[in-house]
Amino acid sequence: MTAQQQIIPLIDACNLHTYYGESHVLHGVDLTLMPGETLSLLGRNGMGKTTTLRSILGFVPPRYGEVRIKGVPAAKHRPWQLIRQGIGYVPEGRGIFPGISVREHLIMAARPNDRGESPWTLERVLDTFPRLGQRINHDGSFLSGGEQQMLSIGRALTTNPDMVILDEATEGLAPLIRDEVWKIIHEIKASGIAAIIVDKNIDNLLEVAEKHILLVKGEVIYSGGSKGLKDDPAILETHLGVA
Ligand SMILES: Nc1ncnc2c1ncn2[C@@H]1O[C@H](COP(=O)(O)OP(=O)(O)OP(=O)(O)O)[C@@H](O)[C@H]1O
Repeated sequence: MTAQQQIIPLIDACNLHTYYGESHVLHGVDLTLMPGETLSLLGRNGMGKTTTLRSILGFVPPRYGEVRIKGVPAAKHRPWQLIRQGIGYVPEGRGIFPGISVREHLIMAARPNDRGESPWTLERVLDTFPRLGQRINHDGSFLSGGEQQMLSIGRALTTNPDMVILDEATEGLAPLIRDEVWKIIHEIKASGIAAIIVDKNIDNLLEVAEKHILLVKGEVIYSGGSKGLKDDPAILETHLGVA
């Protein structure tokens, strides 16, 4: 492969050490996301998953280590430029604003990708999430948790991202709504968008993601494919309590 053909990772995070004040939370985390790839970030509560995402996105910059987004050092970007970098972020808590309708949420961030294409039009998002179409003029804060999560994912898609980052993708949702969100995650994957997903449902993550990073106390103790985890159930049992 020539240098010109070399594929640049969408995200290349190397040796991240992140602190909250004096509290050292990430201890040398490495994470690479290639175009079109789906990656799961695993670990029990408090192990550093959200902090890893927030370090990559620049909300809690690492004290040591480096993050490159599409080959460019993230220090050159600011968190509010995420959309321009092709990142659709679906945060824990969903980030839906009161006083703003579903339609306004879906049009306020909409933009073409950096190739000038807009495969995710408002119409396509509404086709994908018919519930949002039924609630189009409702205030975002009056939606159910599941509808808010769909709105948060739909809003990320209207930015025509190269990658989406879903923190606690189905947390707190009713089983039927969870199934709907997993279906959408499969659709996102099929459309070629890369993803980093944090969720508690390991079976679904093993099915949809080809790469997994398992964090224990801010350190990566597994980084690899689904087969490695399936072949060594003790890893999941010890570190995630999955029997
Ligand atoms: N704003 C903060 N200030 C201080 N410590 C924090 C802050 N946010 C997280 N922490 C601590 O950092 C560690 C990692 O938390 P983090 O939220 O990244 O874990 P997580 O794996 O995402 O867990 P969860 O699923 O509970 O969100 C925990 O010990 C947590 O208490």
